[in-house]
Amino acid sequence: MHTRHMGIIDVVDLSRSFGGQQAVDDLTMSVDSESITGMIGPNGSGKTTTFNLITGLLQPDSGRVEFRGTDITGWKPYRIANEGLGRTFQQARVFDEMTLEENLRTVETPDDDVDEAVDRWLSFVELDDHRHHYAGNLSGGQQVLLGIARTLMLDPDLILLDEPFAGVNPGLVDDIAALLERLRTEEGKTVLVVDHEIDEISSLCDELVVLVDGHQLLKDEPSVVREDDRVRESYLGL
Ligand SMILES: Nc1ncnc2c1ncn2[C@@H]1O[C@H](COP(=O)(O)OP(=O)(O)OP(=O)(O)O)[C@@H](O)[C@H]1O
Repeated sequence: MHTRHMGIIDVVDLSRSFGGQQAVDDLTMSVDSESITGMIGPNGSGKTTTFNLITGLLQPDSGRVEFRGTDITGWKPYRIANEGLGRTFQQARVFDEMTLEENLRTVETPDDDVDEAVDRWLSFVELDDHRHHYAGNLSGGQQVLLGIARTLMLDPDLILLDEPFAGVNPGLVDDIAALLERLRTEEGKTVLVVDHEIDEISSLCDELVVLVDGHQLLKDEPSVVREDDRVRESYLGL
């Protein structure tokens, strides 16, 4: 029996070190279904390692990850993806020499109708005008959108985004933020987004998880997090 709060994802007592470096340190955190949750923290606080542990790219030294109550610790990445947990990477993983449409077709969608899935997600990210263009010719921000569309081809219930706003011009930052909001409201998806700029994601997120030294310092609404003394001192340098 679970007595604690159960989210769509529950990370419990998770740890992982690299040599002597404790990258994730007894981390317990959860993400509510159909929320947009931000994960912030200074460089090296364990954000990417946490994503890699959740998505099966890395194995933990101890602890577990539950997705909708199912223990997925130790599962292969493809099996976790098929279960409904998708992610993007810090560097958008797109094939420069392929058109946008071809990029989407490389993803094995669970959708019976591949053409329909391609149309649906290309138009969802508003890149249908570029369907036959090479991905290598897109701007950095458009490549982020294409990376999100590729992840959406898997029709995940939870999507993890690793710094989608990094290096993106300000106009597209707003477009990407609006897209994430639509993923929640129109598609009922849950979003967990990493950023190291608290300002960039405060207005977008319902809650922020603050990671410091591989563990959760606090999790609360952005307005509360911004006023927290520990965050102001240790992270914002205020
Ligand atoms: N493959 C690895 N080998 C050795 N050390 C690693 C490896 N991956 C991460 N680390 C170390 O673990 C710690 C956490 O790194 P991680 O990339 O998870 O942090 P982060 O919060 O995502 O940082 P950033 O904001 O810079 O992306 C860092 O000290 C990092 O050097």
